[in-house]
Amino acid sequence: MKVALLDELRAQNPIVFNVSNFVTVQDVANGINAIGASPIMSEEVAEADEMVGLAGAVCLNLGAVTATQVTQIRAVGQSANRQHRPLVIDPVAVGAVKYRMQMATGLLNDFHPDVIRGNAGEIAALAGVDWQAKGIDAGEGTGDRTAIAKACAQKLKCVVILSGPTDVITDGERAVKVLNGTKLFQIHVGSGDMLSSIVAAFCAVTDDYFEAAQTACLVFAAIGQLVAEATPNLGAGTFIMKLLDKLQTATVAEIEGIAAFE
Ligand SMILES: Nc1ncnc2c1ncn2[C@@H]1O[C@H](COP(=O)(O)OP(=O)(O)OP(=O)(O)O)[C@@H](O)[C@H]1O
Ligand SMILES: Cc1ncsc1CCO
Ligand SMILES: [Mg+2]
Repeated sequence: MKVALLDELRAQNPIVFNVSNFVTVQDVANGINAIGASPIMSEEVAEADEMVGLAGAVCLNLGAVTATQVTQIRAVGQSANRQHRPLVIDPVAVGAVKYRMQMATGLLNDFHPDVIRGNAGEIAALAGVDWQAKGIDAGEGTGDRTAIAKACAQKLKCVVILSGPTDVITDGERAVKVLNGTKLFQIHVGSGDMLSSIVAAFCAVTDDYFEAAQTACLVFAAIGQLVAEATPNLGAGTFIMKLLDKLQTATVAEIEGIAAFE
């Protein structure tokens, strides 16, 4: 685990190109900006190649996608592969909606992601494992989360992050668990979307995407935990404000001070 990558990210200030969903786009932009990278968003297929070309990494969020946007997402994913930009996918609610599963499966045949970040319901669905996903949320399941994440990583040949109370990060062989976090993440819609784009930001500053994924999960979860511990009884509204503040100011030493992983 290389928490010092956070300083590298802040020094390089990489551009992260996101195709976000309309629900959480501003959280994603502000989260990337606060941590020290530079967000740019686009929904226009005509500028796909140019956008990918100027970015250090690309994050595709499948959260609220129309047929027109699927065409653009396909073009962006293929362009990222062609231009050798790290590519992160957030497969929102593929475990809950058959249409989304078909759409995501089709896209994953058309381009190759370097990292997939989803909750248990989403990663189980991609792995082909039974799980009761609930809309955008992880839902209920009893399977071994590390085994499910590994199965997904082996099937899709990429790094997989299965996030939740514990984040599991795997390349299909090795697996690391990040134990930090706070339940407050669950009452902010878009915590997962922010994490996915922050994973992309870390992928922009190292070629080791397994390392980038682990570090992003640790940094994000630990910063949430620092915020929660600093103010007891924090509510949903103030949590996101304080989370953005702490994404901006948290130091490597502070994060290393509470880092819990195995
Ligand atoms: N109960 C919890 N305790 C601690 N941390 C949590 C908990 N639930 C989620 N997290 C953290 O919240 C962040 C987002 O992960 P989560 O699995 O909730 O994403 P998600 O389900 O895709 O969210 P959304 O789609 O609503 O944005 C991760 O950093 C994860 O570690
Ligand atoms: C609530 C919601 N619906 C589609 S996307 C989204 C935000 C979480 O990704
Ligand atoms: Mg999500």
